[in-house]
Amino acid sequence: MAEVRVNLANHSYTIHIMAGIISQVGQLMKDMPLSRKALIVTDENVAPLYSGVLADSLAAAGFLPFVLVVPPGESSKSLATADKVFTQAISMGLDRKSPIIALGGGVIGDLSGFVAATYLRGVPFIQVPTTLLAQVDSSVGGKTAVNHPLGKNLIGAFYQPQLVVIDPLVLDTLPERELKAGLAEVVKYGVIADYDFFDYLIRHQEDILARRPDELIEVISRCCQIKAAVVAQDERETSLRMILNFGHTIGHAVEGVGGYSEYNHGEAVAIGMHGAALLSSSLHLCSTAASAAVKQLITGMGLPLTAPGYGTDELLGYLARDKKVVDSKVNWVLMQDVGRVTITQDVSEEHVRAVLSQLTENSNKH
Ligand SMILES: NC(=O)c1ccc[n+]([C@@H]2O[C@H](COP(=O)([O-])OP(=O)(O)OC[C@H]3O[C@@H](n4cnc5c(N)ncnc54)[C@H](O)[C@@H]3O)[C@@H](O)[C@H]2O)c1
Ligand SMILES: O=C(O)C(=O)C[C@@H](O)[C@H](O)[C@H](O)COP(=O)(O)O
Ligand SMILES: [Zn+2]
Repeated sequence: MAEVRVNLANHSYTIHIMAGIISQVGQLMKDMPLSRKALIVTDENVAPLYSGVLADSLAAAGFLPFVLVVPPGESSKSLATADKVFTQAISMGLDRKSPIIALGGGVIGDLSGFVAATYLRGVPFIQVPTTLLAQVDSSVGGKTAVNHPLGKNLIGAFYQPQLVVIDPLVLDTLPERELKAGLAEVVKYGVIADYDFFDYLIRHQEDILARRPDELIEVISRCCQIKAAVVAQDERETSLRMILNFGHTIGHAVEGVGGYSEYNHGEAVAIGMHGAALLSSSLHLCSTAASAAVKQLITGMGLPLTAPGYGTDELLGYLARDKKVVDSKVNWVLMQDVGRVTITQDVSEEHVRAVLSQLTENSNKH
């Protein structure tokens, strides 16, 4: 079993990564100071596949699990769905030591983490991620949120899980499009922090897309290590943690303009990373070769580079509401090279518009 520790003083925790480990979640929870009633939150796609094995594992360890199923997709990351989870928690009498367990992708993790952070001012939270994206990114680090019609993740809290359990075998059932979405965040880690990992991704892209177990475990472990190291240094995103947002400034705007349905999060981040790479080279922060390498790996992972037909002004409206905006200035995460990024506000609207025009040209349509 691979283990990655997230070191955060009195709220440190361990990420456990192993094939088949979903049936051991109850055992891993047994020595934690938890009440017996437990709420598993999942979605309609994941429930028939994995809620049985998870609930059985909890029951075998002496817990009393209840499974709450919500509709799949980004629209469940809403205050309305959070309210349904609160109602379930209250009516089943969850107390301050009752765990809420997220079984699903990033939508379920962000939603149930937000509920765990706020129900009774905070109850124990456990992540059992079932998408590649959630296993390499959203289950780690404690960003929880729901969306607002005016922007992505605008209502939320930093709230760390007490345990993360990653079973790569559950990725067997993940649709192809969702696997690729997770690979966008994987590419991000190479760009922001690790040239060697980026190179590994280039060399192993076919094996990864074919879901070869060794490559998947390597990818998941490496991404969790990078994220854990960043979060341990800057849990609340005052500076360094912003690098985890590479590609998200434009990506979140693309998601918003598309009504959170046309492109999924990973696809939007892929488009956003392409935009950030173009912006970086146009500002001479990095070479055109470095920017081109990122573009090539995004394509190699089967991800989109552009959002044809999207309106530049509408995208700019979303950029103005980005969480990294301070005093009306966007903090851009831009490349200096593959494996090295910088944070800067020194980007003119003219440069941003030029890049957005490139990303949204109708001639990009196939
Ligand atoms: N908190 C963070 O740090 C963080 C990081 C990255 C992304 N996010 C958020 O995560 C969300 C995206 O997460 P996602 O890409 O996991 O999407 P998702 O949760 O919508 O899952 C994608 C789809 O896959 C299905 N699914 C999940 N696991 C499956 C499995 N094993 N087999 C078959 N189907 C399965 C789901 O039902 C859903 O239809 C976005 O809202 C994004 O903002 C948060
Ligand atoms: O953990 C982080 O920090 C990230 O930025 C990870 C991102 O992949 C993730 O999409 C996150 O939810 C974006 O956060 P936001 O603060 O820009 O909403
Ligand atoms: Zn993301």
